[in-house]
Amino acid sequence: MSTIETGANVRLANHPIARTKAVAVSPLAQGSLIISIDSLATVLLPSEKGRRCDACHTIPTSLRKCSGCASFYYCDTSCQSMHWKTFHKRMCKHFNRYTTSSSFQALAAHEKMDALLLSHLAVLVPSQEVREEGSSALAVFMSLLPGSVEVATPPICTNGSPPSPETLRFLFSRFGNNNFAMHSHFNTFGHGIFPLGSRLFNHSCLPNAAAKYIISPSHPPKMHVVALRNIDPGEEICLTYVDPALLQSRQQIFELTYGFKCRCSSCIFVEGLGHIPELPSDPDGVARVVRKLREFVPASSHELFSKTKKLPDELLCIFHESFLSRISETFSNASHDGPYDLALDVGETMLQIYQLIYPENYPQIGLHLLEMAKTGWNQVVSTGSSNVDRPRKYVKQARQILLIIGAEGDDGGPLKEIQTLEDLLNTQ
Ligand SMILES: C[S@@+](CC[C@H](N)C(=O)[O-])C[C@H]1O[C@@H](n2cnc3c(N)ncnc32)[C@H](O)[C@@H]1O
Repeated sequence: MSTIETGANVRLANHPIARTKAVAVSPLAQGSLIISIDSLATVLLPSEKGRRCDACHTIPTSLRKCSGCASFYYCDTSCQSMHWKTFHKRMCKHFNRYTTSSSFQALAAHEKMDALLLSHLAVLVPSQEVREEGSSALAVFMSLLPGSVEVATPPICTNGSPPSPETLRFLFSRFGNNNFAMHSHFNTFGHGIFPLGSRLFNHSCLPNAAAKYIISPSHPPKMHVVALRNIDPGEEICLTYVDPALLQSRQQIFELTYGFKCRCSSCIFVEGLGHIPELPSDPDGVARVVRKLREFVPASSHELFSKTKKLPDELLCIFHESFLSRISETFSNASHDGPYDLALDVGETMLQIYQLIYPENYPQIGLHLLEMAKTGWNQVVSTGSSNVDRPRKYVKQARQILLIIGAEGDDGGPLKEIQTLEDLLNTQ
């Protein structure tokens, strides 16, 4: 544990169940960068191949194709040579035979991603031995906890001298509960191994930090972990491993994939609710629930889970996962094609639920506020109204929240959209 370099803001402390936890060394201000973490290996989703550089993952105006395999693309010679030296020279000649092999083709889409990532990791392993000491990214990866269930090791792309089957099994057993989906503007574009991120951060459904991905030409991607709120010295810093909105299914995911039972205040609260009914099917019943929810404001996840505010029985159904998916669908359809009144009404209900289930400043709340602002603007345009108070209110709140996590991935994105919308609103 002492050999792991954790940076200036974080130290590792013992955890009774999770082995260790990351704790803040000094006060960390909301929006501050807690730690910047190098990737060990990353691969693009098939849909992003040929669009992004396979080394740095930026989207350049043109890409150069590897003349050997014609399956890898780079923004320039510096990315190509960086990727060649680290990974590709040991894979290039065999890559097409590997991806067209029946054993690779038989894999499901997510298994193919794992197999490609494992192939990249395997070329980094220097010998048949498994080394767990030292502070290199590979040594940190070797020191990770294994997942709770053993999954058959997928075939890898090999140059003829692969690590032993035991070493491959050892590496692969750390995949399911440790690797990350990399995103740009909150949309996944690839999968990556960021060993220090895995070694440091435990899960909470009410995280005080979030990971974002930094991509820049000629550099391997990095993970930045940012404080979502002020964090006190000694406080554990957590990320969320799954969307906290998966209120019923998340506990099963933790147990099956990660091998733990989440005991955060949100999970204890949901467990204490007992049987959660579905939303009434009749429109009057739905209207009653929505009215009751409106009266429940202002309540936050913090007030609810710390039991400062009691949930009325009529609102139990809002903690049924199906409620949020039902109203999200209505919102998404109506916010694009109208009726905008309906979209804004349903969107308010969604916002309230987000505030009850997500922690303060969670990016999903900011993204939803931006969608509400755009819907409000569509309504102004479609009715010819000159009153822009509503979209102005939402866009301001969206900016406040999304500025905390800041820009991630490609240029543009939600912060740019906010600026464009604010410019439009200022012309009114
Ligand atoms: C990415 S690692 C987190 C770092 C880990 N604590 C370590 O010492 O390497 C994920 C593993 O940590 C443990 N873990 C993470 N969050 C937990 C939590 N909230 N409660 C219990 N165990 C947790 C589980 O074993 C999980 O598979």
